[in-house]
Order: sequence, then C-alpha cells, then structure tokens
Amino acid sequence: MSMLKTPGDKYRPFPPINLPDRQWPSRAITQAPRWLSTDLRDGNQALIDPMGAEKKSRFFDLLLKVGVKEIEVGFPASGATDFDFISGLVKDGRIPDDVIVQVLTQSRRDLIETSFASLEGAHSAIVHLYNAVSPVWRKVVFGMDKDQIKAIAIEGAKVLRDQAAKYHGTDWRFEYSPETFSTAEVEYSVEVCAAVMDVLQPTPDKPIIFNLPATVECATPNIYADQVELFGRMIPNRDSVVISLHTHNDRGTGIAACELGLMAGGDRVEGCLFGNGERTGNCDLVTVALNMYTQGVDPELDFSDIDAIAKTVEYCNQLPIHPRHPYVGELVYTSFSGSHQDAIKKGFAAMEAKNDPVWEMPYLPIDPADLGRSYEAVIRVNSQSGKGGFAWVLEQDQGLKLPKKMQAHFSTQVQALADELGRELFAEDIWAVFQRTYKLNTPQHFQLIDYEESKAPDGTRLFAGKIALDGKEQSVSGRGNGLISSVVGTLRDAFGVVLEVKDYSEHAMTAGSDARAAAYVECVGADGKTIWGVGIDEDVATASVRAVLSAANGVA
Ligand SMILES: CC(=O)SCCNC(=O)CCNC(=O)[C@H](O)C(C)(C)COP(=O)(O)OP(=O)(O)OC[C@H]1O[C@@H](n2cnc3c(N)ncnc32)[C@H](O)[C@@H]1OP(=O)(O)O
Ligand SMILES: CC(C)C(=O)C(=O)O
Repeated sequence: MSMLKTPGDKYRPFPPINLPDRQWPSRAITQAPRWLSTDLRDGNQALIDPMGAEKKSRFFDLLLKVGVKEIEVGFPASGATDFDFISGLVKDGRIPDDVIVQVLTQSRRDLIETSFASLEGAHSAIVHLYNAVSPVWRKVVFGMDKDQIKAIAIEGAKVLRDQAAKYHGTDWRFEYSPETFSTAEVEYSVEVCAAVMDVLQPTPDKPIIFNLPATVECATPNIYADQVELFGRMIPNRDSVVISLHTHNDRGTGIAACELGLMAGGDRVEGCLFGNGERTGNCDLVTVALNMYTQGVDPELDFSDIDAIAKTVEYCNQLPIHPRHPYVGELVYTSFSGSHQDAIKKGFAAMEAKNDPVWEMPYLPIDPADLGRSYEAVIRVNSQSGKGGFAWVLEQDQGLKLPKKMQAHFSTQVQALADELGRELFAEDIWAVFQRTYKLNTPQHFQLIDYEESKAPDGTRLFAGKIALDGKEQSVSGRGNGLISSVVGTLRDAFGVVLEVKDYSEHAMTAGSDARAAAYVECVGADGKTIWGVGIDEDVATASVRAVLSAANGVA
C-alpha cells in the first residue's frame, strides 16, 4: 500500500456550513469559560494502562489544586476500578462544596443505573449521557435511522429523569452529548437535543449541558465554530442550555477549534491537562487557559507551578509530555538561535529599564516566571547561537555584562568551540573558554601581587606595587594621569609591554557586602592588534588594574 495519487477517490472534503451571517469571526474571548476536566474519563480511557485508584486519586487532588470546578471522574459502568473510585470520593467526603463531579454513561438503562448508584450520597453531580448521531455511526455502528437514534437519546433521558427522582437527596444536573456532533447534520443534532430537553425540562436556574463533541476532528476549526454558532441559534430555550465544547485533535487543531467554538458561543470547555485523550488527544485545557492569560484574561485556573503539575500528570498517565509542548515543554522558553537570543536579551534589558509591567518581549509570548519557570534556560548556546547567547549565559551564570565590542571579540572563541564540539555549550564550557581567553584563574605571565596608588603634587597618579613575572615577584612603579594609565606606564617601563587603552568600562557584579566588580579594557598593542582584558575583584580599582594586566597577558 502507498499513498494515493488521487486521494479524492477515497476521501471526501468536508462540506462548508451555510452560515453567511456568521458572527464568531469578529468576536474575542473575554472571560474564562466553565472548565470540565475529563482527564479521569476521556483521558483515562485512552491510556495504555488506565489509572488505578492511587493514580486517579492523585490526579483528582491535582485538579482541585489547579482550581478545576467540574471534574468528570470516570465511567462508573466500566468496572469496579471506576465505580469504587467514584463512590469512594463521595463516601470519603473528598468532593469540596464548590466542586461538582460528573460521570459518563452510554444510553443504556443498566449502565445509567450503575452510574447513579456510584454517586449515591453526593451533594450534587452531573450525569452525562451520550449516543452518536452522525450518518456513519447511524449506518455502521447502530444500523438505525434518524428516528431510532433519537429514540435512544429519549429513552436514556427518561432513565436519567427517573433515577434522579429515586436518588432525590442529590442535586442532579444533566449533560447530553450528541456524540460525533461535528460530523453530523447540525439540524439533526438540534432535533435530538430538543427531544432530550423535552424529557428533562431544564430551566435557566437548572440548565441542561449540551456538549458538542468533535469526537473525531474531520474539518478545519472554522467549520466547528460555524456548527456551534448554528446550534446556539437553533436550540430552543437557549437560556436553559449550557453549550459545552469537546474537541479532539485528529487534524492537530483541537485547541483552535475550541477557541473558535468559544467565540461562537461555547460556555464550557471539556478537555485534559496537556491534551491527553483519545488518539491524538483531547483539547489541552492548559494551552487554552494560558492562551487566554496571554490576552490578559484571567482563566481562573492556577498553573503557577507548571512543572510540578506536568510531573504529576506524566506519572498518572505514564506518558511523556513533548519537550516542545506549548507552555510546559522543556524547550518552549529556550532559544538556541542567534537572532532570537539577541532579541530576547534586548527584551529583558528593556523590561528592566521601563517602568510598567506590560509584557513586551520578543519571542516569548508569556513570562516563564508566571508559570514558575526560571529565566536560566531561556537562552542556550550551540553553533546556531550568536553574541547575545553567550553574553546572556555569562551574565546569568557569572554576573558579567560584557561590553558589546568585547562580545564580538569573544564570539569567535565560542563559535570555534561550538563547531569543534558539535553540541550544546553549557555555562561551564563558556566560562572555561572565557577564563582561558582572558587569562583569568590560569597561570599568568603577569600576576598582580599587591599595589598602592598615590597622587603626586602635580596631580598625576603613581602606581607602586609588586607584579610577578612568570611567578617571580618584582617591585615596579609607573606614573600616569589616572590609575589605568599609571599601570600602562608601569608595564611599559618595567617590562617593555606597549598598550594603548581605547576603552574602559566597569560594573558591579552582585549586590550586598560580598559585592564584586568587573572591569573591561580594550587596548591596542604595538602591532596594532586589539586586545581585551578583564579584571574581577572586590575592589573596583583593583579590578581595573587586573583588567590591564589581563590585556598584557594577552600580548605576552
Ligand atoms: C467518544 C467516547 O469517548 S465515548 C466513551 C467511551 N468510553 C468507553 O467506552 C469506556 C468505558 N466503556 C466500557 O467499559 C464498556 O464499553 C462498557 C462496560 C460500558 C460496555 O461494554 P459492553 O456492554 O461490552 O458494550 P460495548 O461497549 O462493546 O458496546 C457495544 C454496544 O453498545 C451500543 N452502544 C454504543 N454506544 C452506545 C450509546 N452511547 N448508547 C447506547 N448504546 C450504545 C453499541 O451499538 C453496541 O450495541 P450492540 O451490541 O447491539 O451492537
Ligand atoms: C462522549 C463524548 C463526549 C466524547 O468523549 C467524544 O465525543 O469525544
């Protein structure tokens, strides 16, 4: 078998929806929807090894911590694992008053009865009934016509109504899913939902949830939005209806479909953390919520320790999260490439300089710190990196802020190492090559032992000190207009080293009592070549002396 040259012989395009006055394209998402986590149901039924009680329990606690208020806790009729977990939650009083749990059932009397039994004693709960309505399912799975399929829903709704009356101590809510909604005729889904409504008699105070699943994603997300908008216009008693969105990701646009569905009138979003779920997954609640957050909308879910959340989810699902998964992946805040690094570094400097919190950051749509991520990994260096990359790493790791021209000088060393090693350069690699290049903490040709500086009556400065030449101490002195030029004079007079200082800069490295300073000098040697020197010391003047000696070591 191979791919067809004429795929149209086998696959049909999804027909557009006739909705010329569609409103959703000009709407925006301005408030958080109701969130329903189906990690413990749709997510769980898609796992290689479904969760046992311990994992379900951990996941449930995590969802409470994140702030999810509606949680589909399982499919009670699937077996003892789910049933016992659900009834255990109720019996052990683990469902907070402001949280409502939900269970899913096929539209079959025995399964519905088991579902109610699992929730006996709950203060409130949602029972979620489903049956598929689209043409392929009608034909292939059920072998039934439209009226017969509608009858399944009506019969199920009647059992819901009767069971709710039987367990009258619970505030029962109902959800109905015309499963495969997105591949069904919208008018027919409305007809089935209206029939369910006739049985369950929702009110604005006690609305019914109609969940509109893209059970299998078969079209572009604009089509789903059209379907949602059309459903919202056609369903009777709209004020007694909550429209819930339940998208899957078969075409890779489950999140987009959900967002457009919200614009089209969706009130509630169903999905899983990090998008686990059947096949290519459910809608990722984290991404939808954080997309909102980056538009300035409070999603009312707390992902401020996203790594801890990811760890628990990976443990419970026994599935890894991709390193490039939006917002959470290990690499999603990391830039390796030079121009990105340059922009991000400038972005952080601009944020620090300006006096307002508005996030204006090239290449980073969200502040990683908001999700508990550090800035350390924002820039990592390899052969694709530029000056901004290692400059950032040196600043984060060593507190050094290299002058721009010096970055260009050091860049060739870093690039050569990256090409030679053919791998990422870590902070310690960059620091090692920096020390080697500028002769720091290595056996030095010229080494400062100590010195004194004094002012002559004519205003000039006198440098008098001890410098070791290849380990042999010498007392030396020299004069100049300032400290740096007096050291340059000393090197010339005592050792015959000719240096002309072109530029000098310094900065404090850390705050507090153990603060150190870094000094940088750009010099030109006797041969006209540029040499850079770096000095680090607790005393800023001594740092500048060390910087000149570092340059002299570069000549030697
Ligand atoms: C899109 C979704 O994710 S829907 C959720 C799906 N989740 C799950 O299925 C997980 C839990 N399910 C289970 O453990 C099992 O399926 C059970 C225990 C519920 C039922 O198992 P079984 O009784 O063996 O039935 P099975 O699931 O194979 O269903 C097949 C029958 O149910 C019918 N059926 C399927 N869905 C529905 C429905 N929503 N309402 C009514 N009948 C349905 C099928 O037409 C089929 O009928 P047939 O035997 O007359 O051909
Ligand atoms: C049962 C429904 C909501 C479902 O999971 C789906 O259609 O994907």
